[in-house]
Amino acid sequence: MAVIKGMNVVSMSIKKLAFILVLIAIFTNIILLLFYNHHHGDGDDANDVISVSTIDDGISKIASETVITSPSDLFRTSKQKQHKRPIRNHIMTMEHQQKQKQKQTIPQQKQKQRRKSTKTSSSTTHPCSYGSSSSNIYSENNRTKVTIPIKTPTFILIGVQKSGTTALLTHFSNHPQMLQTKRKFRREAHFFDTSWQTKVVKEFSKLGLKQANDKHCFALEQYMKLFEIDTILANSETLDHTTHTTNTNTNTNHHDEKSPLYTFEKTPSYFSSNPEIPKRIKQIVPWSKTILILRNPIDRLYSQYKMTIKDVYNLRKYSLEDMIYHELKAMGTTQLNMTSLNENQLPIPINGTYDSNAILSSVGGEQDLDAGIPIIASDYKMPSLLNFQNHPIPSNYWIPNKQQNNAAINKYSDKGPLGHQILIRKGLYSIQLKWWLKHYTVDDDLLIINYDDLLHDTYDVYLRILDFVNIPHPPNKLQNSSNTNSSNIGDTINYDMNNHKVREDQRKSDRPLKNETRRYLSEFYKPYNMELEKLLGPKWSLDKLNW
Ligand SMILES: Nc1ncnc2c1ncn2[C@@H]1O[C@H](COP(=O)(O)OS(=O)(=O)O)[C@@H](OP(=O)(O)O)[C@H]1O
Repeated sequence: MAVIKGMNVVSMSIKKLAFILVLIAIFTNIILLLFYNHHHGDGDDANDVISVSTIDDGISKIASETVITSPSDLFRTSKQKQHKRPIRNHIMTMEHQQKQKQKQTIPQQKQKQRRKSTKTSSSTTHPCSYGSSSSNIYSENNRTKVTIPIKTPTFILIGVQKSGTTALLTHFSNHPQMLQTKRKFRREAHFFDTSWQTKVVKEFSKLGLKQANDKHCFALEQYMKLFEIDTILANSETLDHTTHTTNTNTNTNHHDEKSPLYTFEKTPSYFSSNPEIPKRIKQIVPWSKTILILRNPIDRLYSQYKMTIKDVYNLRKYSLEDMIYHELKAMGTTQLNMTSLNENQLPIPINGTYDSNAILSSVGGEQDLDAGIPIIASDYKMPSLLNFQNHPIPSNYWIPNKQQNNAAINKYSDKGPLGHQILIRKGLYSIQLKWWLKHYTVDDDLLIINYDDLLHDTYDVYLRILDFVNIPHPPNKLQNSSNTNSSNIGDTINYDMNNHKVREDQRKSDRPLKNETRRYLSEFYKPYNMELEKLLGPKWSLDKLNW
């Protein structure tokens, strides 16, 4: 009996011990879990989990399984992540180092402001899945797979037209780490304006793409065709981000296999041609930074006028005043047809509709029979804007809403009534800048440069842009190279690479800008220029700009 009793006591003790051990195990697990969460859940902003759209369930799966550290991670399924890990790790390390560096230099106040920003900045989620081969597949289940090197293009020069962008292109093209893209696109891609309207949208309907995300992925795939993706990807295997090794060969374009490649495109019309463009660019390539150069709108307009009459022989018969007059008048009549505005609401006299006889009787001149457009008298003086009640033109004059007359929009939004590109409306910077500021933040993903700085020291501005987009400086100040000849860059370069100066002789014109016209334009642009200061701060006040 005593033996049995003894055995019972031992078995009870073993049970108690086992119970205590289980309790200890559970407790230890809880402690470990808490410790893990503390270290992995409360990282800096870069490590916060990004919420992801549920439309692409593949992507959602990644989001639910993975802590996403950058938008580019969204391009990769877990399987592909394994496959590409070495490159990604490398790039991630660089991004992390850059972020750390930035954090040390950006004042805390600014960092806080950035965190608060609700804009679609570099933390934008991207709907496309990341493919593992360089052949892009448009899959039947409506999901695009694209292989893109992260941050292609590195930056986009968005405008303004006639602000020295070609001179800058010359510098960038000669940077030893800038990928030399195909000639057809080297100068201006026009992907987000012309190609979008004429090709990409048509493809959407041909392929039956209805979901916004499917359209974005398809557009990304098309856009990437403009860049030499294979070369960039191949290069990214060996890239050395940490040391920024650069080629010491100043003869340029003999790219050192070991240094990273960067890409860019310049399309100066992006800034002004359509309010949808900033949104498109942000959605398709959220990692790309944008560069804008602002030039006195009067000089910009005059420069464009000179280019227009040089490029289009038929337009030589029109004076600058003709072009301004007809552009404003066409806008007015278009708007008059659509709304019940009266003539005093536009800064040009309007006699009802666009009637060329009425124009001739009010401003003098002759009828151009070819085009059916009157040429105004050479001594015609632009009126004083003080006679007009509602200057400036309201911002919704740019593109009327979709229910209204589309034919008129097409005719007058992108093109002027004489068949050339619009001139005067391209200088309404404050209206256009507001479109961009909805999606971009100045000094974060949008750098704005004053044209006068570029004119004063082009090379210095070039280096500022390189810093902004995190591209290392070239080893030596570049000299005239074989790359600056017209077959490579195009024939409109007015830039002397040796002296880093605009060639004055090429800037002369047989059609000087009349003082009265400059006065009219100065009055015309004043309210918009004043708006700029409100948007960009005192650095851009009219006193300082001297516009
Ligand atoms: N380095 C430098 N700095 C400042 N400005 C320069 C420079 N090089 C050229 N230019 C002048 O820029 C005008 C042409 O601008 P873009 O090249 O942007 O024209 S375009 O939009 O690509 O057609 C054109 O202006 P205008 O001479 O007033 O017509 C060029 O002379």
